[in-house]
Amino acid sequence: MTILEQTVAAIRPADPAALAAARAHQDSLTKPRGALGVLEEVAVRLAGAAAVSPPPLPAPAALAIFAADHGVHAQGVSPWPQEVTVQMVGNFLAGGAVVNAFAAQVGASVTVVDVGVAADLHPSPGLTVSKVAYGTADLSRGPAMTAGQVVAALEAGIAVARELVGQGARCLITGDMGIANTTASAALICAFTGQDAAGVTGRGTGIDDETLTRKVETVRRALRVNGLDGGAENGSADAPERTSAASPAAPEREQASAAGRAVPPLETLAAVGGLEHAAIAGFILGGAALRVPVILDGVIAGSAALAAAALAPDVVDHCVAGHRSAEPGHRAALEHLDLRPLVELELRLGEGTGGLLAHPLVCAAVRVMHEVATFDSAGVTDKEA
Ligand SMILES: O=C(O)c1ccc[n+]([C@@H]2O[C@H](COP(=O)([O-])O)[C@@H](O)[C@H]2O)c1
Ligand SMILES: Cc1cc2nc[nH]c2cc1C
Repeated sequence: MTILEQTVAAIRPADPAALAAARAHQDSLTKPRGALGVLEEVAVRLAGAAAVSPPPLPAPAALAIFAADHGVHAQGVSPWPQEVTVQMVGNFLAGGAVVNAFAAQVGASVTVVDVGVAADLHPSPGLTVSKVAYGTADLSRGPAMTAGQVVAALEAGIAVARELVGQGARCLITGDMGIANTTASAALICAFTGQDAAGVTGRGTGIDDETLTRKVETVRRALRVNGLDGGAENGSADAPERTSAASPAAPEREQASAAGRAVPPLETLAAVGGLEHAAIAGFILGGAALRVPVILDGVIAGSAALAAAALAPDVVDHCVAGHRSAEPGHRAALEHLDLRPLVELELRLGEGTGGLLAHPLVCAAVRVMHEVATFDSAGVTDKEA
């Protein structure tokens, strides 16, 4: 079996006995039942994922920022030059980005992973170089990645999850950096949820109306040329010949999308994803396989999680949606995954910033299970006693 196959095979759904024990434990604690609202569900969810109640405290936390470039940048879908990707990687490594401030605030480690930056990076503490390619091909003209590249990027993400858990991390947080990656995210969300491009394509780092119109058209064209638009124009003049590049070697489960179409996960990821999307999908799968919870960041993580869930539906039981970003496709992705975001602050930065802000909430939810007295132990009268 390949590493990807082993990882997918190791992922288990939430454990029903642990879920039931966690719910019963919540109800025995000295608070009115349900008084901690969504936090009670978070703690119960982590118990199910860990298959034990109470679940382990999700600390220490490790954030991995997967960085890559995108051929679709050539379509003018982002106001920022592509070199900002490598420049921001330098900023992360120097400790000067927002993500570094937030990681320091919550005590998380930061690892930067080059899976596809279009420049050479020099070895540096905190940098893992797992470069699969110098950026993707333009997804609006054909498949963004080959089958080999998508599997290599997925396995790079799995390796990072294994490494961080091996070093003691008990919670993984996703991060991303890639100029133009909200275009790939929108295309993935359309492909996996069946939503229309206009509803899920947003302003990313901040684009004007004219650029947004072009971005929506670019997403539509990407779906059409890659045969992911429901089939109406498959085989039309602008559809490239399907080569092995778009026919992944690894076995995959075909998923019925919201539109009722069959959506093969690896082929879809290869067609319209980015190298960081594939690596983040692998990172999520890798954490879930080790029963370590994964806090998802913004729209890039949300779209990567759709791919991970298409490969291994039970992976969602191991995920917590850290926040919901301002990018409209993020709502569609989270609804499709049936995940409720913990924080909603109109963030649209990426890097892992929203995931980091959610980490103390997840820790607090679990700490309650370990430290709060029960009605019995504290001698407090239960209303139903
Ligand atoms: O996390 C999000 O939801 C999010 C929303 C908008 C932008 N971003 C970040 O901005 C970059 C992509 O934006 P763009 O406009 O170049 O597609 C990339 O580095 C992302 O981390 C991230
Ligand atoms: C400056 C800058 C910082 C970022 N961090 C994540 N995506 C980003 C995009 C830009 C443009």
